[in-house]
Amino acid sequence: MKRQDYISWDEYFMSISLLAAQRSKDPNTQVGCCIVSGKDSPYPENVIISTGYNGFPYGCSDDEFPWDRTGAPNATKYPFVVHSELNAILNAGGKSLVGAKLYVSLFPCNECAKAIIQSGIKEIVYLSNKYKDTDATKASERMLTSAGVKLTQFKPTKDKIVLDFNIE
Ligand SMILES: O=c1[nH]c(=O)n([C@H]2C[C@H](O)[C@@H](COP(=O)(O)O)O2)cc1CO
Ligand SMILES: [Zn+2]
Repeated sequence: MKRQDYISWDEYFMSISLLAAQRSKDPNTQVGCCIVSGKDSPYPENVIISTGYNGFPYGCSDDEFPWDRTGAPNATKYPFVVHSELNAILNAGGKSLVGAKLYVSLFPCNECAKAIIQSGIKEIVYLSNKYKDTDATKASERMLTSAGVKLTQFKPTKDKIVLDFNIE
């Protein structure tokens, strides 16, 4: 008989997003993203197309650019950091994202929403929505809803999935 305690597709792809987030050097918020094919994609369904996390652009050193949240505008991370969702879209390397699903650990901002819509992604599954009361999130939700992008908050049925390197 087959195993019964295997993880679901949603648990799998949200876990990949959280694992990608662990690569982030942001000391405050680590965001991870995983883009997978959907039923209307030009590939078989549930295939990982791309991943990404928030970080500075190529050539912009994590040790030279600021990770601060406050201070003069150009002394903070905000003008420089590439969001996880945009990194995942760009990391797809030109593969079609039409009909794809985007898993992300934090609800996308308005700038990422524009890129998500324009790339043809049709569904977003997010975990946290800790900035839901901000103008950026409200603008994002408005655009995504108008564009017909399905929005679903991932509701975990277990607290954690443990990765154990000590296998035989
Ligand atoms: O959608 C997003 N995707 C994403 O990668 N980020 C990144 C940018 C910053 O590095 C960090 C947010 O930083 P903070 O929570 O300290 O303001 O998360 C932020 C958002 C905003 O919702
Ligand atoms: Zn964003």
